[in-house]
Amino acid sequence: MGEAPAFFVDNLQNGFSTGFGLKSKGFETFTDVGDKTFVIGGANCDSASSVGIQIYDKSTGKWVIPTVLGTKPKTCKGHSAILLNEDRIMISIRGSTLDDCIWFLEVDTEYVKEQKKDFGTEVVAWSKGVTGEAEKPVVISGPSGVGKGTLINMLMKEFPSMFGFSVSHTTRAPRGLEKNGVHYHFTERNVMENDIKHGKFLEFASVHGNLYGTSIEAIEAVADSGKRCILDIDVQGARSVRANYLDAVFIFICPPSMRELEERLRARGTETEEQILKRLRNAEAEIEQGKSSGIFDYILYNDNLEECYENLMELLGLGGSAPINQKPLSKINNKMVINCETKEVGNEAKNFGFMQDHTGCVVA
Ligand SMILES: Nc1nc2c(ncn2[C@@H]2O[C@H](COP(=O)(O)OP(=O)(O)O)[C@@H](O)[C@H]2O)c(=O)[nH]1
Ligand SMILES: Nc1ncnc2c1ncn2[C@@H]1O[C@H](COP(=O)(O)OP(=O)(O)O)[C@@H](O)[C@H]1O
Repeated sequence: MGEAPAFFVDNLQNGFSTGFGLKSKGFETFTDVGDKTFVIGGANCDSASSVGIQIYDKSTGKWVIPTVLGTKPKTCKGHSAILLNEDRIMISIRGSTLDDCIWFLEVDTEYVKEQKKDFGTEVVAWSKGVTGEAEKPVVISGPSGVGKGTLINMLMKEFPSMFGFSVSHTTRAPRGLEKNGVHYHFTERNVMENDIKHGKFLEFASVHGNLYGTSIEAIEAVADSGKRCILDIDVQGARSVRANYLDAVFIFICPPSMRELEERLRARGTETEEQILKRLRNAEAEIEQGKSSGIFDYILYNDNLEECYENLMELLGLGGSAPINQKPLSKINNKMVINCETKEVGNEAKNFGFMQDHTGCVVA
């Protein structure tokens, strides 16, 4: 991996004027990538909300403001920048907390190149340096309707260049807005069975009467893009992955109650009554296995969505509102159990943290 030093901000105390007439405060770094100079910092400093980016194109002599994807670092009281691999810039933010000081700005990665085509503009993408189990793939399981897809979408939206979704194969029919190749590879059962026979799948399982599986190609596609892989698979699939292959972070998402799960499934409106009943029947066994098996490292209760998302980010080393060790959690059967309470619910058990059910697991 090649490295090239960029300017350090403090060398620019007297400031300069950009093509947009923005007066520098000396908080910028300038990093050359090919014909372009990426000026990071400065422009948005007055708003104190995010670090600004401008690009000087030496071939045209023009300044460009790019489309900026991903969540940006908030502070800009000085940083340093180092070009990595000729396609991303590592930013080290001065005066930030340990889990908020390293960021990456993708400027010419495959992801950014694709996005440039879609947007028709210059594009850069932020991602946050992570701590802890940073590179491990993330396996997310939980009963139908618990919010797995919602949480994964939130992650992918906030960290577009960091996570890549492992697109599974399934024999179930597509739902309204689902796209082939994006949400699933929708496939015929005989084709999938044949591919399974030929060793093309890392794992597969029959779930709610349909076949689902993770192809080796799906995992490789994410790995090739240099992103962290997220798998949304059922408990059986998680068990196979744990047993056979991946050193991953295994997270089980639990509903606050069966009644709430049923309400979410019905409100989603994507299943027939018969399918809903089947999913609810299966949910009980899935929850039992999720909580009691040795598969999962973490059980995350998805009661309040925002809190659950914060906790998920925390688990993945992406920050969040408060360190996980300050949250209501307990360790049971070697699993961290994290409760994401609905604030407006005032029942006693919730206010006082946890109750244990007969399996020794936490119930909300
Ligand atoms: N084993 C396995 N399970 C999968 C795979 N893809 C999806 N699933 C699981 O299949 C179940 C049904 O998924 P889906 O039909 O999308 O319904 P939903 O859970 O209600 O959104 C969920 O538990 C998914 O986690 C896969 O590749 N392998
Ligand atoms: N914490 C939550 N509170 C209320 N509704 C939620 C919450 N999390 C998800 N939902 C909703 O529940 C429904 C099912 O979520 P979804 O992500 O499709 O579940 P899954 O992928 O696990 O089947 C969706 O309509 C979603 O908007």
